Amino acid sequence: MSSPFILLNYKTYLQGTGQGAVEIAKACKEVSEESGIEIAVAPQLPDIYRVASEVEIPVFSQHLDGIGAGSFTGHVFGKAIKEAGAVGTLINHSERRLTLAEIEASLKSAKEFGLRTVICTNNVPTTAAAAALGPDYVAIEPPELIGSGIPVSKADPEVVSGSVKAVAKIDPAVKVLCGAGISKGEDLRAALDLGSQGVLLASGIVKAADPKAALEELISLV
Ligand SMILES: O=C[C@H](O)COP(=O)(O)O
Repeated sequence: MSSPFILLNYKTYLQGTGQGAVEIAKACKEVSEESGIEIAVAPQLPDIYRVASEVEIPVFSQHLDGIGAGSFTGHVFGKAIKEAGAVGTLINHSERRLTLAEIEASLKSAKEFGLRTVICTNNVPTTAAAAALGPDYVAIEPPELIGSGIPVSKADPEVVSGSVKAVAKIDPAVKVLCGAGISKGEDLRAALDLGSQGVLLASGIVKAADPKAALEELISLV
């Protein structure tokens, strides 16, 4: 099995805001170098440039709008994200839901600017629909488990394995991540054993007293 992909979403946690965003990225980079596992970070939009400038690590946006250059006040433009240093973006996170048409437009914009794409979903049917759009990754996250500390890979293994199966039928090139409540080595191990190719996680690392130690524990059973 190939090495997993770990994507750490900072959300708007205080610990991951401003200079904190850089410090957590440095911890991720160290653990990534020590382990050979790809770890990427998704700081808040205003922190993308600072993180990408100060730390050599893949940086993702937490959101992207499917708009072009022009009259779109308050929107997130793919070219701006790219030029800020992002290499990818989350699309349709549970805390930043989009309509199907908006997901498609956001994906198109991300592809236009060469950004890696992760479409977030909440169950097997939406995962199948997202896979049909052809992103690089889908990330299945049951909303009720997000931030709960209860890992999806243990509380709802069927939604992970069901997503893996559904995606394989639709487009085997699309990789599957899972997320919600993942924080321990055993949670990541269970996620990989269910067929996912990595995890999307947040609170267990960003809010940890020692994010580097938390990351080292997370990957301890890979
Ligand atoms: O983007 C990350 C997910 O919403 C998971 O969040 P969590 O690890 O805090 O449960």
